Amino acid sequence: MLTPHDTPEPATPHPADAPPGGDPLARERAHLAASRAALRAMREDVESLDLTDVTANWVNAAVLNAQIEERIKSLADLSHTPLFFGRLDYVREVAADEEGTAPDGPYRAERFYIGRRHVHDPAGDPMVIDWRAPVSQPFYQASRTNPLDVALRRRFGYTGGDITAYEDEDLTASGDGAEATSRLLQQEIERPRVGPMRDIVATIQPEQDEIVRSGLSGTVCVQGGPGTGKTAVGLHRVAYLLYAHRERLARTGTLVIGPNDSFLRYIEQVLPALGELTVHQATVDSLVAHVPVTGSDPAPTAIVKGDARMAEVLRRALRSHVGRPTESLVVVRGSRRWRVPADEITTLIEELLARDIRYGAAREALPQRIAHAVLIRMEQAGEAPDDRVQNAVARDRAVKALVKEVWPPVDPAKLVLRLLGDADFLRAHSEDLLTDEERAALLWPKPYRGVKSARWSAADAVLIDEARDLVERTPSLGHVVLDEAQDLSPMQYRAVGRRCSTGSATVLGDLAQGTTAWATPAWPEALHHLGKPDAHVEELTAGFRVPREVIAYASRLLPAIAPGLAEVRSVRESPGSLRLVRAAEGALLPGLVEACHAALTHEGSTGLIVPDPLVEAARAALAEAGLPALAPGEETRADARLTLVPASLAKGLEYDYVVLAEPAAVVEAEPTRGAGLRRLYVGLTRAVSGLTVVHEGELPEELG
Ligand SMILES: Nc1ncnc2c1ncn2[C@@H]1O[C@H](COP(=O)(O)OP(=O)(O)OP(=O)(O)O)[C@@H](O)[C@H]1O
Repeated sequence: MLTPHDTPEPATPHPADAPPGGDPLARERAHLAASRAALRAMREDVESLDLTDVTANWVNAAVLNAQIEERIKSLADLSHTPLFFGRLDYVREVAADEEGTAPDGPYRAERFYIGRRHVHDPAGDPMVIDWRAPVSQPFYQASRTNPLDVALRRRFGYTGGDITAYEDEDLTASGDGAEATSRLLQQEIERPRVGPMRDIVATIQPEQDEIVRSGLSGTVCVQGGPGTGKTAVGLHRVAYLLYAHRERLARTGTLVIGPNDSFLRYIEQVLPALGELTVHQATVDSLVAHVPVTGSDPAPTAIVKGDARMAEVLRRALRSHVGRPTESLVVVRGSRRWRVPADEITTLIEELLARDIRYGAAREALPQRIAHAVLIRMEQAGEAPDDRVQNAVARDRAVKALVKEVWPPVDPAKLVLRLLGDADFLRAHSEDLLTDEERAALLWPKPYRGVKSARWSAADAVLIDEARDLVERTPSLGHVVLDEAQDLSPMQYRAVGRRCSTGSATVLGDLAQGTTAWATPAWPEALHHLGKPDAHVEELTAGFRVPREVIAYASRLLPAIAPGLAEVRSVRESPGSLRLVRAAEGALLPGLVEACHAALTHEGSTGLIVPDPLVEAARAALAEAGLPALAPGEETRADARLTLVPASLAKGLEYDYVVLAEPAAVVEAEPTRGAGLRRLYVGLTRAVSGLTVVHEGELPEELG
């Protein structure tokens, strides 16, 4: 049973010490004011820390100071982000320690306020509990069928920084079993979008919460249609993991990988708003940027370069550098000469190759193994050499020279340069792996002379990254979130996988939105390349962005682009609007300008999505009409609400109103019809409140 309560006007919060009276809203405001004061006191405590006597060492002092700065920042009270958004009244006292994590902590209460961060009063008792604490979880999961010991769930509505409404759910009330829909939740979902992506911490849904709180040790893969909250869930999961495993992840690090820089700019404020300031963001391209990328590949070439078989080609090519000695090794120590025959050294080399350790690690191990063979001879001759002698022998000039010859250092970029430029070398290491046609696709028309002069493509950089890892292990992070994963090639999955080889990952994607020529056909295959074949695949089906009518229209493409996938179930109540406008011949641009003008009469942001070849013409037309447009990822503001989005950059973004230009041209701008239709599906699913499709030519037949 939901009981909404509103006040017509925001009132001034009660000071913390004022008698709150009998009005529940006033009492909640008093708690908010008191919590704010407590947070201020927590910040002042940290600010007043005097470090002068704590450490004499300036390095330690600098580290401590940086940590304190961080802590002060994380204690900031952002006036527009409510300190708490919910309240739970349990049926009995439950325990929460200071951080709210220990089930049997010292603090016990029946009532908890749930917010973005933990706030305690001067006595150390919690005033607001972090949403990630176990005691907060029922806020997201409790239902009338399974109340989880909760009697009452209260959600707060805010205007600016003030509580202006609340809504109660009595979870003890017996009813018909149907769960009520929260009006505050609906309002939150339907709120117009301006500015960067925001957190959803107050309204995480049960199916999302389960993914957010899944443990650190497992990798989770989330398949979900447009607007089902995949990105939001991934970001909240990092925040949750940082809370639950703070020390471990502080050591090992966390990373969010997105498709391009504008997308990363769009999402970059979510984690700081949740108090997490240390999560890095990257694109796959930036992770593997070992060489400047100035070239590009035709699709057939990029497909072969991105194929997992290339990993084996590289491995073989690298190991082909390992030779066998033809003469015995002679080490001179003082007046004695020690001889190790060539076949014995060959055996040592074979043993190292069989162990399949990194090329560089094996190269470092070989001198020690040779020295060991020399030491055995010394002992047999009655000497008693110790470790120092072994180390000295390992560094002996003759040993070093031999190792350099039989296990030479290899530069990963040069290895790839040779594979792509030397047909014989490529054939020798791919004979049974690739076809002649595939080899022809790989080879540069004209070999480059060196690493610096080569025009490397994005796929080449991934090959170099693989080669680097074969030489020296890539350090692994504790957790990686991979968004828009469906677009990665197998070799790119491997590049991401080695960055979480000893950690875990959250893989987010939608098979229907794959727009690369090598897009993921099925998740198990992708997870195999990532090195996480045991990951759970979860599905999100409720859509929080796209209005029903619009998603139904876009979903007409599904049979053609992803036959197995079901249409997203929109949870938006406002119907939204879908308009199809046929422009007169030659009048596409004026039609777009008019549609943008109309969209801008509404509150919120407008995105004009155009086929890439049309971007400049559209920009000029908008400028001429006095409508300056932002670039994707640039923050929309109240006075700058229109963004011009090339269709190729629309992925992951959203706007209140979308004007989409010439669907057929969006499709045609891609190398294959499948990729083109999926690109169109992405464009058609960016709108929160309304979509206007303006076309001059025929619509693609798949839109029926
Ligand atoms: N539980 C929720 N409460 C309120 N809003 C939500 C919730 N879940 C998602 N949203 C909102 O829905 C919109 C879409 O979310 P998000 O971008 O994470 O979806 P997505 O699945 O990554 O979409 P796409 O596949 O199109 O990139 C965002 O504005 C997000 O804030």
